[in-house]
Amino acid sequence: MKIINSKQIKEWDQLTIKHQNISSWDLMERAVLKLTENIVNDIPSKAPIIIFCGKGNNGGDGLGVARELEKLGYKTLIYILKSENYSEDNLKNQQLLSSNELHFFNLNEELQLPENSVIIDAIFGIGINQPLDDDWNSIFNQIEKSNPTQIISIDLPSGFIADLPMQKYFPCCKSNKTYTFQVPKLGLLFPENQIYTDEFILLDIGLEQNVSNEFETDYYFIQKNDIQKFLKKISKFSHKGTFGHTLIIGGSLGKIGSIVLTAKAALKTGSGLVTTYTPQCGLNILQTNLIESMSLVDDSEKQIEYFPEIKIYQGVAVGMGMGQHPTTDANFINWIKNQKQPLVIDADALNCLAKQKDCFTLIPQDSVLTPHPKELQRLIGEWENDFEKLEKVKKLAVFHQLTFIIKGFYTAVITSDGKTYFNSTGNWGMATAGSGDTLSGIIASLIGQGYNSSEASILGVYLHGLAGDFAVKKIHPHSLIASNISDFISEAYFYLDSNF
Ligand SMILES: NC(=O)C1=CN([C@@H]2O[C@H](COP(=O)(O)OP(=O)(O)OC[C@H]3O[C@@H](n4cnc5c(N)ncnc54)[C@H](OP(=O)(O)O)[C@@H]3O)[C@@H](O)[C@H]2O)[C@@H](O)CC1
Ligand SMILES: Nc1ncnc2c1ncn2[C@@H]1O[C@H](COP(=O)(O)OP(=O)(O)O)[C@@H](O)[C@H]1O
Ligand SMILES: [K+]
Repeated sequence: MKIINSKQIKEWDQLTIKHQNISSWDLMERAVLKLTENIVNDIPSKAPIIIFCGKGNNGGDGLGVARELEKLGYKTLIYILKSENYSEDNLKNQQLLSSNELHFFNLNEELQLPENSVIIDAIFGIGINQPLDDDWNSIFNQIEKSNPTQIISIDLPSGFIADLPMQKYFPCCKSNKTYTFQVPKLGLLFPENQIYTDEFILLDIGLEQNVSNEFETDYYFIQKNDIQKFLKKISKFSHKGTFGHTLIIGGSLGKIGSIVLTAKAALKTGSGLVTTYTPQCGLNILQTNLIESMSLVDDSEKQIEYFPEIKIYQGVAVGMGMGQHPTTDANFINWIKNQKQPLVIDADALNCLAKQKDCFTLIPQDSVLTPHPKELQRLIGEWENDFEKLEKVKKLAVFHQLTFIIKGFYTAVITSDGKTYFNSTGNWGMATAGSGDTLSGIIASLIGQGYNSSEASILGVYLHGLAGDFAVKKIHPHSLIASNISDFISEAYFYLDSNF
């Protein structure tokens, strides 16, 4: 699914109106009904509801929801911004409510808000592209002080600018949940913006799919149907050679577990063969814990000192649990300089590279780098905000022909053609030791199975998160450990095979 900016969404609204031969009011009514259908599941029937409405179409949505909720027997209190220029559909919705139900407010007003209400925030949506005036803080503070049981935003938390960096001092109505129309808004996917809403839920209001090709973007949100499009068909004549031979290089004394996790993930993702390369201390652990994998060992007991020849392998991951012994570091750099085939580079291999000047010139083209935020910062330095972070990484990905995976919630895959794919699967239970090692094994395995680096990264990140989502249906997120993720890759594949 494409992620487009606010201006493009407005064009999409207009094109939908034209192509579907409907009015702007009809489209708003669709939005209102979808919103109401979902909101009623969020609120206990007796809960007092306060709906804050602005003067544009976001406010129009709020007024429409008020009308529908009242029809269903909910008690609502409606506050609407005093204005001289309401949008047409906003006014029409006002007229459908009796005037004594509407409380018009000014920004400097003391409102008498009942405590413990559900607040519906329909003041601003995608219609703003600059910060609200500071005067709005008084309204948002009063909302917060009224101790609402929950705040539900329509389309965006009011004051949130979807396509530009937010500053902490910009006034914004922070909410528990946001129902956003049709497509995710870019800013909602950034970790730095998690303070504005706890979650967003997509509402399909039937914008015309046939015209969505017209919108150019470098950003995508990856869901099941996107993944299904590029899953490879499997021939019944396949043999283990068809599914590639994956090599996992890493581990050091006390950190061999990371290699067990990576190798297990590679096997569970479908590698035909998996070989590990560790220091000697890894041999017994690997052969005892993962009998399906084969082990090669370095001459050294505690850390890798000589890196292996990799030409015979189709997928290679390096760095997990590798440590940063000076000999390992120096020999890794000498080794990687001479490699030609794409690598999945993780953990200490990234830390080692980060110590080198112009480190990206040392990496073979089409490699995949999988940094968590701290590793990324070591590699590219500081960033002002998440927009700038993405731009910095995009430039590097294009210039050096690499794929970067910035891990976290909504993990971002930035490919060598400058596109960014945000992942939609995964949960906080996966914030556990070794979860990233598992991801590296999955991606190396997919490269070994013939996916290119971008496809393997997008699919790998999605599968990893999906396996984690299946895992937390059976295991509490607090108790989820990294090896559980691999145990549920099979469920993830079953889900991708299915058509529901
Ligand atoms: N058919 C459709 O299109 C559908 C649209 N839908 C809904 O419409 C929403 C978009 O509606 P919208 O375009 O009216 O914008 P909205 O967010 O209500 O705000 C506009 C108001 O804000 C004002 N304003 C702007 N900047 C400001 C600032 N910095 N500080 C203060 N004020 C500022 C601006 O004032 P102006 O500058 O024009 O005087 C204007 O009055 C969208 O998010 C979705 O909820 C759905 O119903 C689906 C169908
Ligand atoms: N809150 C979260 N939601 C979804 N996925 C998460 C969350 N926290 C971590 N993850 C995932 O878990 C993995 C953690 O990777 P990493 O930090 O490298 O772990 P480790 O180094 O312990 O293996 C990443 O794939 C990341 O996307
Ligand atoms: K809103």
